[in-house]
Amino acid sequence: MSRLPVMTSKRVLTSSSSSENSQDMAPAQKKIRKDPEPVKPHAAATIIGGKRPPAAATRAPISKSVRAVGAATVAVGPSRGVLKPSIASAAPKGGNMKQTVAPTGTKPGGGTKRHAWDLKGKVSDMEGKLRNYQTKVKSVNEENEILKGTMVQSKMRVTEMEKELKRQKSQISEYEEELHALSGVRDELEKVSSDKSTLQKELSNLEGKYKVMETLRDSQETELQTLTMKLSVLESTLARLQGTLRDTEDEVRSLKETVAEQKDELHAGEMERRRLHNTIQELKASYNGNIRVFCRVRPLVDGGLSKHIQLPTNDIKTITLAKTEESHTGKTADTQKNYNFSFDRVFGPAASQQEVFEEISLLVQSALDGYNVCCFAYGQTGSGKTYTMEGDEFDVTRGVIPRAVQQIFRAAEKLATQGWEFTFTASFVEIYNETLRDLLYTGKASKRPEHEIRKSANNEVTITNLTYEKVSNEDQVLGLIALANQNRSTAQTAQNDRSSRSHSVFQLDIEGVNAGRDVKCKSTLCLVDLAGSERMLKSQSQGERFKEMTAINGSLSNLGIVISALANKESYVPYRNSKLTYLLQGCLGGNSKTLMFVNIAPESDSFGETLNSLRFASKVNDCVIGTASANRK
Ligand SMILES: Nc1ncnc2c1ncn2[C@@H]1O[C@H](COP(=O)(O)OP(=O)(O)OP(=O)(O)O)[C@@H](O)[C@H]1O
Repeated sequence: MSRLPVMTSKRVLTSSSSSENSQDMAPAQKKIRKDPEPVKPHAAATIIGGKRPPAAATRAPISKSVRAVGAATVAVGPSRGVLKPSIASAAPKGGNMKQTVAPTGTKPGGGTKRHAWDLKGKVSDMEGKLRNYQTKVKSVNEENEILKGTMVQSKMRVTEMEKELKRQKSQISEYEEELHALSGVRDELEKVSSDKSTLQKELSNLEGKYKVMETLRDSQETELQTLTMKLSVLESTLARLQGTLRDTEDEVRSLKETVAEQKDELHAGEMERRRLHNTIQELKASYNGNIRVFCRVRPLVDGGLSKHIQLPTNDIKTITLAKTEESHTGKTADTQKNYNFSFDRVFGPAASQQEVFEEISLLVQSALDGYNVCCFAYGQTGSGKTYTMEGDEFDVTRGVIPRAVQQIFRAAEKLATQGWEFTFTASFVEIYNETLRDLLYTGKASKRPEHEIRKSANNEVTITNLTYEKVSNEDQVLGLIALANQNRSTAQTAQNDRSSRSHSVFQLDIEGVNAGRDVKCKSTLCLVDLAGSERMLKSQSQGERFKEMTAINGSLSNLGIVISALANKESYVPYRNSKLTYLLQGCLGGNSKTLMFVNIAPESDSFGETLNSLRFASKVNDCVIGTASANRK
């Protein structure tokens, strides 16, 4: 028996409908005989035999005998409408729907081959087949109905499943939201757990610190107890000290009163000292009025003393110039002529700068006490005027000016403790050929101003355009002296030893105030290095040199005239005859203390000049100008 191929329900329906056309049946039958192999499930939709039968074959008429031939069994599968082939004799399986078509007449199919002439048999076979197919169609239709029902059910189920899916989707989205929220919560929790571990660490740290603090607190409590004890001890000490302080305050009060009294006494003592100091000055100059004259002899270059100068060892105030005059006839012995001079003090060549200054330091002190003080050096060129007034850079050989400045500032410092406050103004001027030149000028040489001497209503002498420098210590003044020397050397040339031919005048204006005592004082310390006093024969002087000498001699002789006029108390004193006397007017008048150095060169060839200098100094020494009074208010 040949097996029937499996067909899909659709294909079965098509076959069924086409089975109405008997032409289709023959080829199908042929095919079944040729290829009895079963069709695999995946090929269910294909036509049995794989190929469509030719049109001619399908148009063959269907006889009754065909209908009766070949009963076939068709088993219809329950799932997804696929029909499964089965053998009629096979036992039914599971819930599968099964229908068996029994053969009619002869043996159906390829089992018995009919003779060509057996058309009836063949028709009978075909009819059998047809019946078979009709049954099959019926069962397929039934199955189709079942499948339709199944499909409706399936559709409903799909709809339900879609609904379910939708519901589940929404649930999923809810879950997702919930999950998202939960992941946020998880993050929070993770954070909290990490924070927690940090907090725990911190907590353990704090616990450690707390323990340390506890220990510290304990030790501080102990310390506090100790301090409290100490405090109570200190309080009792304080109470005792307060008592002592009260006693000390009383003592201080009484000491202050004593100090005030002593200050008064000191001030009175200072005033008395000034008075006595002045009295001593006047007594020292009692023979000669206020102008004191010191003579100083410069040493010879080799350090010895020339024979024509005699300085008695037992008298520090006299000097003798001895001149041996040879006999013109030769019959008489040589005669020696002595010229004796006496001054306030004569310093020999061995006298040190310090020794010289000690003699004038009292005079310098007077400047701080409110007296005008003038000190000038007179003498021929090279006799030691500059050495005496300025000295040189070494401490021991410093001259009058730096030593006076030092004394003034030191004394001012001491007086400051008694309430005195001083201001100092320095100026340095040169008089050359009757022309004034500012030695503290620092501007351009081309712009150097001209100067004039002016006298104010209260008889104060000032110089126009001059540098008046406020100074407050010794170093500042020394700086100004250095500047002045620089200015002088700039003006000097090889042919013109200008410093020898000019007067240089250093002035320190001093103003003192004792506010507590309502006392003021004002004075000027004037230190002058005069030009060389040597006289030259008119015939030997020419040109510029003659002009210089005329100017120098004019001003020096005028200095003598002024001093003489002051000594003679003449109504008219010709101060204005020279720039020098006009400038020194305040220091030469009655209200000043004046000291003149007459410097002597010891060389024998300077005898004439020395004699002239000593004569001039002697004239000055003879002047009694009057008693100076302090400029105090
Ligand atoms: N007492 C002294 N002891 C040692 N050396 C002195 C003394 N006096 C002056 N001299 C020296 O003699 C020289 C001339 O002195 P100084 O320049 O002071 O004379 P001067 O009179 O000022 O001269 P000029 O009028 O030319 O300025 C200098 O070298 C100086 O150092």
